[in-house]
Parts: sequence; structure tokens; C-alpha cells
Amino acid sequence: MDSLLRHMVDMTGHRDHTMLDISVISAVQELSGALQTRVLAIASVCGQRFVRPRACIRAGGVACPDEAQDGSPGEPITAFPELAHCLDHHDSRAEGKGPDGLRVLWLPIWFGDKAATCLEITHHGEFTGDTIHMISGIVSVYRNFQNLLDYSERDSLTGLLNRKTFDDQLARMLHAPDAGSLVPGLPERRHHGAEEKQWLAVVDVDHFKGVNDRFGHLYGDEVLILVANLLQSSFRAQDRVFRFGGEEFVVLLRSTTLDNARKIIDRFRLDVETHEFPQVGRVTVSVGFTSIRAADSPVVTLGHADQALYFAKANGRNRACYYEELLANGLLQTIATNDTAEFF
Ligand SMILES: Nc1nc2c(ncn2[C@@H]2O[C@H](COP(=O)(O)OP(=O)(O)OP(=O)(O)O)[C@@H](O)[C@H]2O)c(=O)[nH]1
Repeated sequence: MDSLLRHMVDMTGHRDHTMLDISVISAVQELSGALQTRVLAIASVCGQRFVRPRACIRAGGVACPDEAQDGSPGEPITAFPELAHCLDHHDSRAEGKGPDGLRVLWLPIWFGDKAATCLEITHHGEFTGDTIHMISGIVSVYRNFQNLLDYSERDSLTGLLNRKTFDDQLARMLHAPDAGSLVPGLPERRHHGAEEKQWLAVVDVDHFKGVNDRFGHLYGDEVLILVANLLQSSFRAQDRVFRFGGEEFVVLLRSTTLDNARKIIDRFRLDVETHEFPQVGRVTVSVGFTSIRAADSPVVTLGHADQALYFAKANGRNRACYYEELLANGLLQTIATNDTAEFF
């Protein structure tokens, strides 16, 4: 009992998903006497489900697969038939027996009808009812705590990531390889001769004050929610979309060429322009975007995209402007930036 309490205190003391994962698998590993415990991430890429280990503990040591080393979405779900069946039937757990006689228990972490995470426990012998009961209890605490962490990282109106998580996500993106091109069975998206980079785009709703003034804040909020939905459907799963506050959004685009970044951003701009917003009608957005260089601080990169955004605003709105191009054409000038200055 002491040991269980100690683990509960440890699990609920973290404010970071990776540390929470490690403390959960440490608890399960020790309390169930398992051979191996893993946290598996379940992701859907181009309609296919993949399973990727996010954290793993084996024989007393923690080994955490590093995103920087492993950009692949993982193994296809077909390699885990019992888990696939369990997910399809919304079951709380699945058990399997390996060719070596080892028993495996999978416990998906359900949020409504979605499970993006699963615990996998490998054991010498059969799992007793008591062990399953104890692990299920830990999974419930894990789920509640993951929920709390998610809540603190997301904007309550749109459900997008909030500003607080931006620096962390930017660092992850800079250090992770191109996940999209590593999907097994799918053609690589690389373009011969064209350089793939990471991109940052700042999106701002045009004349949004006018929307609030004419239709009221409730309709203004509705516009923000619909723009957030269009952002999420326009960009890929490996990109990241944030609401920075007010009517301003930021997108991190992972590993693509300038031509593609332009196309994706412009397709989104057009999606907004052609969307029929209830009551409000037509809404447009302006976008400023720039390439992300590891040498630049987040503040400098945001400043560049922001300069391009202001250019778009000052030159007709409802357009996407590329910072480096404006600079090369003499339409913008480099601004000496104090790295510690707050742009937003
Ligand atoms: N409904 C709603 N309005 C918000 C929210 N956050 C900020 N706003 C409003 O967004 C408006 C932003 O207006 P401005 O910064 O003047 O910009 P704009 O009218 O969009 O004009 P341009 O950006 O120059 O095209 C302000 O009226 C804010 O009150 C929110 O969460 N909900």
C-alpha cells in the first residue's frame, strides 16, 4: 500500500507528459512485477493506424524512444491484432499470448470514443484479477491526470494548443525528422532539388473587431472556433496549430518545401474566404510566414512572420506574405531584435 501511495504521489507531481508517462510505467512495472511496460501512442496517418512506443521500462531501466531518433509513426496496427480488435470494439482491455508464452495486457486510455494512448504490460504468467484491478486503477488516475495536463495546454474556446506550449513544440519540431515521409508503404514526399524546411505562419482574422461590433461577441467567438476548425483540417497531423490569443493563430509546418508551404497556406486562406460563416457571411484572414532557422530564437522567428503579416494587412489583407521574399524584394527591412523582447 505504501508503495502504491508513493507512486500515486510521484505520478501526480508532474507537469509534463513525458515525465507522467515514465512515472506511470514505473508504477505498473514495480507493482505488477512485469517484464516490460510501455506507453504506446496510437496515431492515424492517411487513414492508417500506427502504434509507436513513447516510453518503455524493462528490467529496472527506463528507455524512452527519442522523437529525434525515431520520426516514424511506428508499426501498423495490424502487428497488434488483439489491440486492434479492442480499439474497434471500444473495450477497456485486451490480452494476448506471445509465441514465447509471455502474456501481454493492453489498456487503451479512452477519452470519449478516442484512444490515442495505450499501456502495454508484458508478464511471465497470466494476469490475476487483483493485478488487472490494480493496473486499471492506475490507468484511471493516469487518464484523469493526462486530461488535466491537456486542459492546461489548450485554449478553452477553440481547443487548439495555447501560447504556453509554443516554445516546447517548436523545439520538438526542430529536432524531429520528417515523420510524414517515413510512413511505411507510402511514397516519399520529397521533391528533387527542393529543400525541405520547417515553417512558421502567423494567421490573423481581418477586421475582426468589425465582426464583434456588428454581430456581437458570441458570433465573434463562433468565427474563431470555425477558423480554428479550418486550420486543423487544412494542416497535416504532424503540423502544430496554436491560438496565441484574440484573433491570432500560429502554425508550425513540419518539413516541406517553400512551394508546398505556400500552397498549403494559400489553400487554407482560400478555405476561409469561401466558407459561409453563419450569420456573419464572408470572413478573410491575412497570413505572414517565414522559414524556421535553428539559429534564431522563437521571438526572432515570430517577429519575422509578424512583419510579413503586417505587410499583408497593409497591402490589401486576405493574402499570405513570405518574409524572406519581401526582404529579398526590398519590401521589408531586417529589424534588429532583442531576443528577450516580447512580441505578443
Ligand atoms: N469574440 C471575441 N473577440 C475577441 C476575442 N479576443 C479578442 N477579440 C477581439 O478581436 C478584436 C481585434 O481587433 P483589432 O486588433 O483591432 O484587429 P481587426 O479588427 O481584426 O483588424 P485587422 O487585424 O487590422 O484586420 C478586438 O475587438 C478584440 O476585442 C475573443 O476571444 N472573442
